[in-house]
Amino acid sequence: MAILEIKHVSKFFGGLAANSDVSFTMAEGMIMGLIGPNGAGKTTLFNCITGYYPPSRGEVLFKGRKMNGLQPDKVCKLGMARTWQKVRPLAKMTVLDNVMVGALCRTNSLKAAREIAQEQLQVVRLKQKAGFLAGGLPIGERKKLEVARVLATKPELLLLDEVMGGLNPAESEEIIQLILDIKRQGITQMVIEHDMKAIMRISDRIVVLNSGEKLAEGSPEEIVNNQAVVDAYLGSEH
Ligand SMILES: Nc1ncnc2c1ncn2[C@@H]1O[C@H](COP(=O)(O)OP(=O)(O)OP(=O)(O)O)[C@@H](O)[C@H]1O
Repeated sequence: MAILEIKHVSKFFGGLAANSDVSFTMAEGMIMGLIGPNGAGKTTLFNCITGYYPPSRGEVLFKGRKMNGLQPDKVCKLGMARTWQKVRPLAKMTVLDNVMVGALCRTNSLKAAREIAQEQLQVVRLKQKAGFLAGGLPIGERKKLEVARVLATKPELLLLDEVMGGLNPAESEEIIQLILDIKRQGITQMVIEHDMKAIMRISDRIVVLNSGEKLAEGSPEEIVNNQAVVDAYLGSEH
């Protein structure tokens, strides 16, 4: 069974269709790359999937259950979690406490939350920074903290919004390895990323959005050889 079904989703902001009749499904355990030029509607689709915005039309089914109108905290409890493009950790709290906030979605016990948080800091290789204030971390570590925080909610589906944005090549490579580790844990992932080489390496399939519409869907190889995709990125004169 598909873990996620997106059926004819549209999202309008006044006269602007940020998403227009978008449909695709995701099988359990896969990595789906979500790409498209700036303003294509990628983050809006994440917002519709995770309940941050109700879709104007269409529906989102997670594990067969209709998600429309569910509040983000409920969505998180059902097993879906997302990162934000602009990472804003709770700056005056420690790295460990930030991750515990995620874990408290699963447990009321502070002791259990601390254990979950420590495990996830180990997964993202940030354990040595557990006692540091989150606000003082450099960008590469903030991104890893964001991933640890969402992993602590014990998601079945993880939506990553440009976790490599602003990172240097070595930091990006660490994130790529982390995403592949998370896949090995059996967690399904949808990944928005502008770094084409990275997205081609990690994705099982890719959906391309352009001006709110789904322009193409296929394996990485099919996508790089798709003329409509090349035109959307480079302009048809190329
Ligand atoms: N809350 C909002 N109100 C009005 N317009 C919005 C809102 N959110 C997004 N938009 C518009 O919807 C369109 C799609 O934006 P979105 O952020 O989803 O694109 P994106 O593909 O994620 O872009 P980027 O790659 O630059 O992050 C844009 O034209 C944007 O200005």
